[in-house]
Amino acid sequence: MRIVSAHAGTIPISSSMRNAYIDFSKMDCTILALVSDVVVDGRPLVGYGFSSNGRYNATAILNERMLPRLLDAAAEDLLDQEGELSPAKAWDVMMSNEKPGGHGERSVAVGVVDMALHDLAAKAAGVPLYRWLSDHYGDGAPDEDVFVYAAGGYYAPGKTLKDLQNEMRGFLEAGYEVVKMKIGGADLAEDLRRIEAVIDVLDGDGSRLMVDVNGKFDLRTALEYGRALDQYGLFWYEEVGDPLDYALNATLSENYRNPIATGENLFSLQDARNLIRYGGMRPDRDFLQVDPALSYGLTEYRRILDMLALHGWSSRRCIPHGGHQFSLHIAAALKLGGNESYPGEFQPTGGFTDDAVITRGRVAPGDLPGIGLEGKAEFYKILRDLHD
Ligand SMILES: O=C([O-])CC(=O)C(=O)O
Ligand SMILES: [Mg+2]
Repeated sequence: MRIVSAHAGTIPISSSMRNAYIDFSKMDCTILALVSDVVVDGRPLVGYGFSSNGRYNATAILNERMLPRLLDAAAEDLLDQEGELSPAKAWDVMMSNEKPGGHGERSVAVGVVDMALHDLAAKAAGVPLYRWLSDHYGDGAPDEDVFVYAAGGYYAPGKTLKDLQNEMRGFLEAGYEVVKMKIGGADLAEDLRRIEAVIDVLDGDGSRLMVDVNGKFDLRTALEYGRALDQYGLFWYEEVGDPLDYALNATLSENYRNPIATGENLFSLQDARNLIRYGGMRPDRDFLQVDPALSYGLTEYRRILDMLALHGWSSRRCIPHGGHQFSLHIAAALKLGGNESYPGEFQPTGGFTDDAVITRGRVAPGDLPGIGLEGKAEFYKILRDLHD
């Protein structure tokens, strides 16, 4: 297989909501189509990728560095020994002449291409991505479905406690059993009222609620909230301090006994390893949220899983950020603990295929070849327009 052309674009995934750190009024995303020379039913096979959410588009880096390297590579430099397209070899090609460190600058761009290459590789084999991944990198027996939780509970202009409760009821009616809300964008007393309002909707069960600070707190505030949250027995307390402040995280983990989660703003093996080495994360209860799309793709994510295994961590403690169809396949194939979901947000890229049904908080990746973005009608129209 050869890649004959690459088409990148930028689309908005904006909304009026706000977490403790940013609003999403200008949020956008890179999308990509890689057209191959393999023809099936009279049409070329095309691999699609996009850049999750939370970081802005990386289209310029893609167009100026990653795609020229990919398109200029000799055909054999992108193939494995069996002559199949190898996303791992393509990763080395894209990263040639790049110095170490400074990962966030380019990890999103590489992640988009890595996603499209995996889509293409699975489509060439005629199988859904989770099957291809399980056969190539897993044990050949993927999970049939994946735990998903509904992320929401953002701050928004005029949003009342009743609105917040209705939002959470909607998630439960849609089939979710665990929900997530934002904290740290109000004072502690107001956040505790919001948390208790949501726990009411969860029949008083705080273990079905996650709270997310989006990296806002200093150590004193992290510990103060931790003391107040302890009584609820939450599912997790997320990204409490700056994502690179491992000492803060370590002190928090010594003082907060319930689970903590972090990692959505770590973009490399090296950063994730530093979190594990220095961040005090506890393999018996804490969770890692590295998003494969934002952090150099699945090729790097597999290195992160290997590193975790060396440090005694189970893949079940990984629940990626992002709420997208790519991580859903990865979670099923590589036996992760679950995947995020944002019902209704970050459209058209976010979420699962249009026919996905959440049952008792679990969902299956579906059986379309590749990632299955063809099963997201609105998004697929935009992706097709990129190259048609
Ligand atoms: O608000 C955001 O940037 C999204 C986020 O943290 C999450 O999904 O955990
Ligand atoms: Mg988060």
